[in-house]
Amino acid sequence: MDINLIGVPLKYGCDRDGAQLGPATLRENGIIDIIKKNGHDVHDMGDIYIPYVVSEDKYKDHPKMKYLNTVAEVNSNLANNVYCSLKGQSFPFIIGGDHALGAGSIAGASKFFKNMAVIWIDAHGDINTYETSPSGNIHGMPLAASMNVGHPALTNIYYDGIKVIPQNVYILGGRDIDSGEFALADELNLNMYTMDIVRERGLDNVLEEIVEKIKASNVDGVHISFDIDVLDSSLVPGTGTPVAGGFSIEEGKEIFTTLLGEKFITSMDFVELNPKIDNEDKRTTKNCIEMLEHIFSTMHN
Ligand SMILES: NC(=[NH2+])NCCC[C@H](N)C(=O)O
Ligand SMILES: [Mn+2]
Ligand SMILES: [Mn+2]
Repeated sequence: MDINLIGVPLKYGCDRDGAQLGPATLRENGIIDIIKKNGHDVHDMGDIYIPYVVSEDKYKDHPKMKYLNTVAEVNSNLANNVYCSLKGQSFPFIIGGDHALGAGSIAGASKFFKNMAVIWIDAHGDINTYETSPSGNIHGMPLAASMNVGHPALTNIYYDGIKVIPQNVYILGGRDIDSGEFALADELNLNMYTMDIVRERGLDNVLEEIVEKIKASNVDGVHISFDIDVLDSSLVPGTGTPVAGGFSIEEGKEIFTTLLGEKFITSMDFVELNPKIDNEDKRTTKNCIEMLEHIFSTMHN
């Protein structure tokens, strides 16, 4: 596989210092070599430029969304990188940075594909709007924006309007979902596989159902957005919003074995590593690297 590695050192979507260090930390810990040694050709596109904004200005653009214009602008630039990568027949692999970048990845990929699916693997739904968000952090809103729900500054990233239709959205591993998010998921009838559902029905069965639904939906592209906080909080202390009751490393690997085994995945995000709040033994970075080793060894060449 030809892979375009795109770094997005973004922290303004989570408003937590350290999230911007994710791309550099993954590079220092050998992500390029991992991709290469698994037989892929990797093109490091470097990092998307992130303008500096002082924290006093976080609500300057909107009273209920932090750093709105900066997050939107970064996402627009990311979207164009993703689109151009796909045009050049490379697989865009986006490393964060916080999860607000998902809006840009999806915007870029959805411009290339006619009818795209998104698999959002996350302890959270990230389908808040400024009206339902408990935090004002835009990393809790990108998936809503991609479905054309929320503020125009976010729903009109890269091009105006809807990027992915709700029927093509799959949320896996959710266990910290806000009430407004549950309401939207109901209203849009989203394919939401919460951790409760996974535990009740079994991960294999849930993955099988997702695969079958995607195959039956005749989509021409599938984007995976992987938030590392879907893993259990004990495995990822170095992420901004860890949640107990998550997947083990083995389960995380099973998800990719199944999904990448289908050969329908066309782009992917890997987000929310915050090396600054990792523990002494760098457990989060190590677990990220272990996941990445698995991802690139499973991805077909
Ligand atoms: N990408 C993430 N880690 N998102 C966490 C979102 C947390 C919470 N639901 C919020 O809207 O603020
Ligand atoms: Mn997320
Ligand atoms: Mn999350």
